[in-house]
This record gives sequence, structure tokens and C-alpha cells, in this order.
Amino acid sequence: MKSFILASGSPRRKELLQQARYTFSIQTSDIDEIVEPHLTPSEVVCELARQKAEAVAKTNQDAVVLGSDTIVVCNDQILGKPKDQNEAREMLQRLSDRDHSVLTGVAISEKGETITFFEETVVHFYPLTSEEIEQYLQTGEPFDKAGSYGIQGFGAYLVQSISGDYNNVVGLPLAKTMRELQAFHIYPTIQ
Ligand SMILES: Cc1cn([C@H]2C[C@H](O)[C@@H](COP(=O)(O)OP(=O)(O)OP(=O)(O)O)O2)c(=O)[nH]c1=O
Repeated sequence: MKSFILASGSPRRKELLQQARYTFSIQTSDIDEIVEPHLTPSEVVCELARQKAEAVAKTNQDAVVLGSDTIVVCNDQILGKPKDQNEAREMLQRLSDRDHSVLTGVAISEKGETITFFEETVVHFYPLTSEEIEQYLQTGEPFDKAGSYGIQGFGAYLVQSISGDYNNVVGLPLAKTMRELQAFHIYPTIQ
């Protein structure tokens, strides 16, 4: 059987691939996450996913390697992971009572060839009071997440509606990824 490697330290991506019944190992990459400034948000997530996948693929020539990157885009501004509490607070204030997009890029690399794709999910937040934002900061959830929230946790309280793939918000567009993996002969274990 071919070896399948998830090039990610994200516990969410691991859980999603497990949920889909893949057998895989994990190797994290240590890329600097630097991209050229003229790229569009969808190009940014695809490029970062490519860098993560290729960094791990380099030392695993016979494996199929999957890398991924998630960002939030609000009013044409890219929101990544907050660097501190103030930045998390600012992001949540910005997202309050509006639509934003969650973009996840995925790269699959094998034998020096890489394909990339991305998925966009539109999320609408309830209007948030400053008390609600402070309470959410107290949960600690914002700090390792793009846009400073996790829809799969207490952050569900913030979300009024979503349009698109829920799993994409959590960190991996699972349906699209499963379909693309078929081309690499990587399949879930069904029984
Ligand atoms: C919007 C949102 C993001 N996130 C997470 C998914 C990603 O883990 C994280 C965005 O950071 P990423 O840089 O995409 O990923 P990562 O650093 O966690 O892991 P790695 O680079 O090793 O693959 O935000 C949620 O868990 N829930 C959400 O609702």
C-alpha cells in the first residue's frame, strides 16, 4: 500500500482525515509561510499548502503528501492566526455582524508533482457585544486559529449562518479532498 502523509500539525485536519477513515502518518513541515505580496487570497492558501506539502515530500519520495492552509478574508483583508489577545479582539470586532470568507488551500504532492485546489465557505457572524468578545477570548480558543475563532468549539456561538462546506472552515474541505485523493489511488478503509 502507498504511504499517505499529512503534512500538518493541526489536530483538526488529523481528526477530519480520521473521520474519513484514511490510514496516514503525520509529519509537520517547518516552512516560514512567506508568499509574494501580489498574490490573491486563493493563491496565498494554495501556495502555502504547496510549500507545506513539498517540504515533507522532499524527504518522502514514495509517499503521497497532503498540505493545507486556512485563512479568513474580510473586506479584502487576510486574517491569519492572531499573534496576541489584542489582535484576536480586533479580528472578532471586525468579523461581527458581517459576512467573511474562509479559504482553505490543499496541495497533494507525489514524486515531485504537486496539484493544488482551494474551497471557499462564506460565514456570517451575529452582531457581537464587547462582553461576548471578551468572554470568547477567555476560552483561549482564538489563539491557534485563522480569524481568531473555531466554529467547531464554543465559537459556534458566534456563527449565524454558513454557505458552503463546514469542514472547510474547520481546516480541510473534506469532500473535495477525498475526491482528489482518488486520482492518487489513496482511498479510505471502508470495512
Ligand atoms: C476559521 C477556523 C480556523 N480553524 C483553524 C484551522 C487551522 O488549523 C488554523 C489555521 O492555521 P493554518 O496555518 O492553516 O494551519 P496550522 O498552523 O494549524 O497547521 P499546519 O500549518 O501544520 O497544517 O485555523 C479552526 O480550527 N476552526 C475555524 O473555525
